Amino acid sequence: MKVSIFVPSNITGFFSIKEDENPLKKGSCGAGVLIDSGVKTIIQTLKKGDDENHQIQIRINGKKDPKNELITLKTIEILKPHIIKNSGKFELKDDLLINHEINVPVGSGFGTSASCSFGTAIGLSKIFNLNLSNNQAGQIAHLTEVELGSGLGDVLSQTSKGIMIRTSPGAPGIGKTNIIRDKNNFSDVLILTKTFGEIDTSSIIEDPKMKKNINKFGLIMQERIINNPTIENFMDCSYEFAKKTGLMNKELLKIVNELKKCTIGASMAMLGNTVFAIANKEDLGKIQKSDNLKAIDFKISKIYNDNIKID
Ligand SMILES: Nc1ncnc2c1ncn2[C@@H]1O[C@H](COP(=O)(O)OP(=O)(O)OP(=O)(O)O)[C@@H](O)[C@H]1O
Ligand SMILES: CC(C)(CO)[C@@H](O)C(=O)[O-]
Repeated sequence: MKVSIFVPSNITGFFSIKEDENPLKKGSCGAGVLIDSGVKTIIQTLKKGDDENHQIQIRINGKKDPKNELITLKTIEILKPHIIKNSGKFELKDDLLINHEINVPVGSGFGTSASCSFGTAIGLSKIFNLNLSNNQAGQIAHLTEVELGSGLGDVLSQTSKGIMIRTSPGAPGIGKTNIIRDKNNFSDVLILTKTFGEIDTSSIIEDPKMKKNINKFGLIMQERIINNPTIENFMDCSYEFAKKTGLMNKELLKIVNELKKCTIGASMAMLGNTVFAIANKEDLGKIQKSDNLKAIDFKISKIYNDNIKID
């Protein structure tokens, strides 16, 4: 059996942290954009001799990568009781190969930990005939993120589309999102990204001083975007949040300030040393003419306005 799940990357522009004793209700509000790059998780059963003990093999882009197996292993751990409840035991009749094809930088603000966990939960639900809905699988992924400190609102965002505002926190089926509308569904805008390094999400969202600062400015931007839900205001709020929280370093700020001159808006992807900008196609020519930008090899993506793809 083989199942493939594509979960888009979520780039959060600004956020505020919502603590709750119930991890399904813990999460973040804020706003972000889904892009057509992300993670395709492929899970397949591999026949081996009946007398051999079966195992789960995890790969990142086809390679063994112990540093980045934690997200998948934690997802399986959280899913296991559901499998046992459904079939009386957790038994592998064949080897399971879980391969995450990741086409964005890991640990750099693209929500890849959420994409990997969400794809694993959906895929294993099918392999073990759990018949989980996407929201139920998303709750498994959300619990994984919250337990590992690798994210708060990415999974909820990934159940939405395009550019979305997280209006209430929590796992899918509990948290709520509103989509920022555009007459063309933003089909004619592009997302430019460039990563200069990782930020360990947990080191930021679990730091009391950082949390206080994030919530101070995240709540101000939340009110602003709800009062004026436009693509331009999303980028303006993201920029002001990244600057006022002190999360954006001088290197990123210099590039972002240049990008702002020739695009709809630019800021820092939360949480990674990554710049992101939303641009019209004709803005690419202006970037190529900018002495400070023309040498930067931006990755160009489109806004993702579809559901998670399951084949
Ligand atoms: N399969 C995986 N995908 C992404 N991150 C992983 C994975 N496995 C382990 N990690 C590690 O988990 C930590 C959390 O990743 P992190 O959440 O910071 O990255 P991200 O999800 O890509 O970005 P962000 O959550 O900031 O948007 C990182 O140190 C990363 O290397
Ligand atoms: C906390 C966070 C910014 C880390 O990527 C993200 O999980 C989010 O938007 O909640």
